[in-house]
Amino acid sequence: MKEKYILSLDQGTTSSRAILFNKKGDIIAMTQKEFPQYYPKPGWVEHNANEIWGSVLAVLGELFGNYNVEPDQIEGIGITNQRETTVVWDKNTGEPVYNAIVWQSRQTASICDELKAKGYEQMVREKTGLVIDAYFSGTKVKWILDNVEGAREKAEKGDLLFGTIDSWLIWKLSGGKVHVTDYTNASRTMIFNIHTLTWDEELLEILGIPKSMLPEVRPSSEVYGKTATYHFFGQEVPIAGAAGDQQAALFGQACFEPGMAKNTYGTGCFMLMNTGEKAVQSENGLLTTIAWGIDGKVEYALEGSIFIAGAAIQWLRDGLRVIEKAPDSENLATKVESSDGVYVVPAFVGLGTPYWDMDARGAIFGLTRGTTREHLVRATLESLAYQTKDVLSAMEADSKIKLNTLRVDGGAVKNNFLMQFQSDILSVPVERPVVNETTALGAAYLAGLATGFWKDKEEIARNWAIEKTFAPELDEQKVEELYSGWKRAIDSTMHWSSLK
Ligand SMILES: Nc1ncnc2c1ncn2[C@@H]1O[C@H](COP(=O)(O)OP(=O)(O)O)[C@@H](O)[C@H]1O
Ligand SMILES: O=P(O)(O)OC[C@H](O)CO
Repeated sequence: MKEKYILSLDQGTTSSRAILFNKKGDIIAMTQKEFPQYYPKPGWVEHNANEIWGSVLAVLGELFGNYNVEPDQIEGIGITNQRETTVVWDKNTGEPVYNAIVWQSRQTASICDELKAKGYEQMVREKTGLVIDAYFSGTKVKWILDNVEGAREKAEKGDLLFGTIDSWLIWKLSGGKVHVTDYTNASRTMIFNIHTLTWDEELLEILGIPKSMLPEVRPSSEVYGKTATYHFFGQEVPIAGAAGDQQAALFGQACFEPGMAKNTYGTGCFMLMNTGEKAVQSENGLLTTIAWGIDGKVEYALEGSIFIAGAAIQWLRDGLRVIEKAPDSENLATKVESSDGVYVVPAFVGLGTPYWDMDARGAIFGLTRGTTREHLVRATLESLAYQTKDVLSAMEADSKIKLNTLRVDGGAVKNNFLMQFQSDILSVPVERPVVNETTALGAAYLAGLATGFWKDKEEIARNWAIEKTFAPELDEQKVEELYSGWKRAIDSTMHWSSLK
């Protein structure tokens, strides 16, 4: 009998991946494809939802084309996705009415300012666990309905559907039959009550979003439907799980107990701590979010969101052109002893946790005549670690838990310099697992639990293994000195685009 696998579709901010996992959680096959990013105005970021779908079809085609595996070996599909990114499409034609507005995009900042001026902050925090920020989907939907000609009328007639990328992909894969999302993705929309687990009538009313547009909210591990045979090489495969990529990574890192945390270094950087069945309200700028819905209950997490992490390395590559490939950054950074007092604050789309400043903008500080490309690259990598320290401090203050170790994953953790500096600046050991594709692995686990491929979380936790631990080496005084420079740099970038 042919071996069975679980297929994970990981739709990230800059690329889509298809990864096959076996029972041990090992990667059997993997394909990846980048897709275009659009920056129509400063601070705006958009994708073409059809291009996203095209990239998913392309990685699927390559998977079965390049590897010795047949579509009928797929027992189930798990979907994981860049969160918050908003698609509105016509349910009759299947065509999006506007580009997908990406989570990073700031085009709804003025809508958020109005909501704040009306005093909704406390209500939004209590119901959704979120702060009012252009990051989340609700204001993006409103923007599309307000700005695309005819969209509001069509939405009111019931012809338009809204979805985050999970919904869009499930709808497409099922041939337009299934319009659902999972609890984790719903918890990032700013229109979902994370305590009652329902779409919130008051927020929908405030943002003018018709309820008929919304997907049904379902657990993260459940068969939602099957693939349309014409999209899946003649097979009806169960679509059996979905979760936002950061929650999927928490699951893939087997952070099943309250107090366990992971940090993912992709385009952005996201630290999540499991808080179990308790939704902890932050007093330090963290978000309260749903970790997953499984086994008939939801569990929660505290989250620190950093908007620009690996994207800063892409900026070194594509914007400044000081490196050719992201991994070159490690070699350059280690050519100098230190960043020589240079700080890069990559607040390109404002700042998330703990500052929540939509108007902050990026800056470089401490340049001298002796500053070289190496210093600049090193300072950019260091900025990922400093931002993570800001988040960890908030996390420890809110949870009253001191982390003994930090589990890491994501594209940038291959960078050994970054991981060592991270451990140094946090004074906490950093653990890099053998399977670095934990986001995809988490989605596979959620799907495989629904189909019976894996028995339970205990079986999954046994699959997790460390590849390398980075232990802190810097003394406390040096850490203090470096970090105080970062704090001064951050202060100087705040409110930049709103200052006249
Ligand atoms: N060796 C490296 N050093 C630093 N950054 C890296 C390295 N390799 C990849 N990256 C960064 O990691 C990111 C890609 O990680 P990934 O987890 O695939 O992101 P996403 O899921 O957000 O698309 C890119 O932003 C890239 O710049
Ligand atoms: O594309 P990633 O992996 O950086 O993740 C994006 C996040 O889900 C945004 O909230």
